[in-house]
Amino acid sequence: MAKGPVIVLTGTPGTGKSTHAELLVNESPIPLRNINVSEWVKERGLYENYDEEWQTYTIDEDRLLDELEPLAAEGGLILDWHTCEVFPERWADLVVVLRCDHSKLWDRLEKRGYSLKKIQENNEAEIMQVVLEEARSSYPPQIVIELQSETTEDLESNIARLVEWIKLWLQNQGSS
Ligand SMILES: Nc1ncnc2c1ncn2[C@@H]1O[C@H](COP(=O)(O)OP(=O)(O)O)[C@@H](O)[C@H]1O
Repeated sequence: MAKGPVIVLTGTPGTGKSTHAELLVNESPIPLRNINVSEWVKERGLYENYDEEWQTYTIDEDRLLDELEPLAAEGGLILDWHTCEVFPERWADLVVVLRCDHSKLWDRLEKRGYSLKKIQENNEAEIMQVVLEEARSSYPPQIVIELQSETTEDLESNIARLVEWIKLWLQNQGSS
């Protein structure tokens, strides 16, 4: 039996995935392993090349999935990434899509030192809800939830909801 659920935590860069993941790890009733997939890809060299113009890596998806597969099977995992369609549907117990007002997002990405081009690209993606659509077309609707991540209050209530969801997941595992 899986040690815990697999939570795919996604959203446009800057919406608050890392912030949520860190807090959720601290507050979860069971140990969760948090994988920041972008960092994981860099550390393990799971990319084919680096695109200077867009300042992004072209991911070697086959190798990435091979490396993550045993961890997903084990469970108790948060997968933090700005895209989610790559992961097999069977891995995910919950897909959380974080959302943020685009002008707020712009400020966050500017502070992060992103190029104007990258800020514009991400800002537009957030307005067009690209990640949400991707999640909805890749996973069953009942496991996809959209959460606002604009304020500290949002953050706190999101974490409280996720902690409750994990407790329920554990209860359901025990009774099945
Ligand atoms: N709900 C929130 N309320 C206030 N600030 C937030 C919230 N979520 C994220 N932030 C801030 O926005 C910035 C980007 O958050 P981060 O977690 O790094 O995003 P991501 O991992 O999605 O790229 C950080 O400075 C973080 O403190």
